[in-house]
Amino acid sequence: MSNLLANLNDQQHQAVTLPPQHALILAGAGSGKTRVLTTRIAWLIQSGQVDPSGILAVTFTNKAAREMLARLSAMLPVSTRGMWIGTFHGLANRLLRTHHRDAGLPQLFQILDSGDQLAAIKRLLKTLNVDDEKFPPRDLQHFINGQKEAGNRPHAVEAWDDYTRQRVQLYQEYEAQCQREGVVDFAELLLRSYELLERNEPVRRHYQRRFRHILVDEFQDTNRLQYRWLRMFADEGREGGAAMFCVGDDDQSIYRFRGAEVGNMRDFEREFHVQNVIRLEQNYRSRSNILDAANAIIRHNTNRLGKNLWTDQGAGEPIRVFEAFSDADEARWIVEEVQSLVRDGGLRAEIALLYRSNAQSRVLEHQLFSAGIPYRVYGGLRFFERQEIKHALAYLRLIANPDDDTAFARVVNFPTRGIGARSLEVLADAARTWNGSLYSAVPHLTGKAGTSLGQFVRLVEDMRRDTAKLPLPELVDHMLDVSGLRAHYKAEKEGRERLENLDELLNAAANFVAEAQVDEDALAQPHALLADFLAHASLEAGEHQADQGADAVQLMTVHSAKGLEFNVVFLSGLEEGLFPHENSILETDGLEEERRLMYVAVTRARERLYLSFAQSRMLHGQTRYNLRSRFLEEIPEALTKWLTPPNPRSAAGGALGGMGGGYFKPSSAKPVQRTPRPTFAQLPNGLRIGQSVNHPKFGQGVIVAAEGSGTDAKVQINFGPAGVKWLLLAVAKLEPV
Ligand SMILES: Nc1ncnc2c1ncn2[C@@H]1O[C@H](COP(=O)(O)OP(=O)(O)OP(=O)(O)O)[C@@H](O)[C@H]1O
Ligand SMILES: [Mg+2]
Repeated sequence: MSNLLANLNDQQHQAVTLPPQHALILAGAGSGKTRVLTTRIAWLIQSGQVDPSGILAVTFTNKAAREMLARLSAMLPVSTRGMWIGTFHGLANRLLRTHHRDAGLPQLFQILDSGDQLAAIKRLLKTLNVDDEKFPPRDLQHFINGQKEAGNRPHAVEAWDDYTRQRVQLYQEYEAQCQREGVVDFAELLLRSYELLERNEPVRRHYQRRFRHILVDEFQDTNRLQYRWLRMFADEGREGGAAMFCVGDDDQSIYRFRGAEVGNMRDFEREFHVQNVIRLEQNYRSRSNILDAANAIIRHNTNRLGKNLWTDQGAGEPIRVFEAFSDADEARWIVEEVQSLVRDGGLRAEIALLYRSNAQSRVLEHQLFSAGIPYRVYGGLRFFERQEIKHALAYLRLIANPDDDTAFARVVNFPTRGIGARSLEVLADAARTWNGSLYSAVPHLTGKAGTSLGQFVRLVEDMRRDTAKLPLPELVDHMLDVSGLRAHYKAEKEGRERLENLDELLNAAANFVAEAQVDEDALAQPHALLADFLAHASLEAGEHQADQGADAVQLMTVHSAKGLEFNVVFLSGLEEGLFPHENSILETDGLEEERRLMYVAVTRARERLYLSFAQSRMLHGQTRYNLRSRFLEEIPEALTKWLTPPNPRSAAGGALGGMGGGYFKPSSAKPVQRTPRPTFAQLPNGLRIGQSVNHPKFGQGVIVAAEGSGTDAKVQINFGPAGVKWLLLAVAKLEPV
């Protein structure tokens, strides 16, 4: 046991070994909150105070849950299987699967991710003949989720005006549709499991007796419903209920827009009469230059509980700042730096490229791809959200539950089977008349629509029958063939990558079976296992990427980097309007949230931090000319080193007192002179991007980019094994092939 506690500082030690009472650990980034939480679980078990099955722990991502389990397995000689460790959604899903009947759900209920939910809402509006200009589907989605997160069913929503009343009506219709189809959206997972516990006393008592310790990471980002959900498990804090151990950092609260409330921390302290509030102040993650920058930034916020972090790790390197001409230029520079870091022996997986919005990843991906550097994107390009994967999942969902109308509508005519919009309208009418799912309404149709739809129904029925005894990966494989998806993408010109992704889905299924440690019973019920796999796919969307484990550069938004750490962090796009985001700039609360986000970003780095911005950027099809972010000005200049000469014109606010001035002093770094590189549309000599060329020394390659003009014209060529090179057109002897 001493082993477990050996490397903790005094405050950490105190937190880990607190008696079984409610506690709040309030501490800044990198101070060991997550480590304390994990160690406490191990300590509680090892000291015999609780059985693994008495532990309920909530993490922010599935990845974090997996890491926590792996760490616990390493720390403990006992099996960790009885513990419930996961995200709110993951745990709610587990609860509903176990008690689906009590929760009023089919055993194989499916989960709608946010894209599915939007599609379901659009379909609903269409069925009801509602004008989607008056009720934009996205607004409605936001409204419905907001109500659910506030714990409100339609009858409980207070509607003072007609418009709201109509929205509430649509909310009700939407619920009925979901119920008919046996599907639940993300917010529903939580609300439904909350109501299950609230209404079903035996179930509630069972879990209240079972879980003795409830531990919550990233507590500052829980929303109201999540807090109430936790409170229910803890028997509202009554004597004899579970001990709640919450760790959080008010400075890292970054989900206000999704209804998270820092106020939960205060309420928790009050409602649970928390006696143990522990602060951790030593940071073990970052060098002091990085930490000081983070502290300096967050000090500009007024609304804070206040704490200070220190480290004894030494100053480390200065923070590197780079000004680029364009987003492409910025991405190119980042990739060059990454290459040199890797050449010097750095691990790619220890390098993170962070950005404020998903849309920024494209240009980074393009440069990484051209340079042949393996990378992995979290969020953004989501594996489980790609078109071909969604199609395949829709077939799988129909196998599990043919009444799933969202899945039905997605693939009934994909690959094309000559089923037109008109037939589908007739079908939707019939479904309404017979008050059933689309699938169940097909036998009521006659004529041409009846025939073609009848064939589709038979296809699904055959699939259901033929896969009833197949192991999951074989089931997926069978579906890919019989549905015609494989043949469809094989015939498609650009279909290769999609085919590879479909194969990756097979791998994902095989991994799922292996990792989930599925027991014999489950293996004997392939369709139930399939439902678990589909739930996993919905919950993992946005986190999981193919080829886990490979050494790849990590790309993600700042939001999804929360809780993680890397040796090297690049934070790009530090421009006014982008970061801080234009939607938040005008209100104080919004700006403070952006600043917390900036604080999260900076504190992800251990050893080295790069900050960059571009004078011009293509975003959403427009070129924007931005000033550099005010957050850059909030970092004391002594902590930074400019790689490009500071440019007064790009400073935020221009005349803002004094800020730019300091940057004019010659930096100790050798400034890199960069000339503007306008890209041009046309290359001379009939060359074009994508063209294959021959080079006398490097062999055959493909042109991936071009810039400059006249004698300065350069092209970037991917020579495969010989690497990616920039060559001057005037000098390189290139032969088109
Ligand atoms: N006492 C300690 N001795 C050595 N390393 C430690 C100690 N405490 C924490 N660390 C290390 O410091 C790093 C940060 O810890 P951890 O991720 O738990 O911090 P955190 O407070 O959860 O951060 P965040 O707010 O970003 O989630 C980890 O690499 C962790 O292993
Ligand atoms: Mg943490």
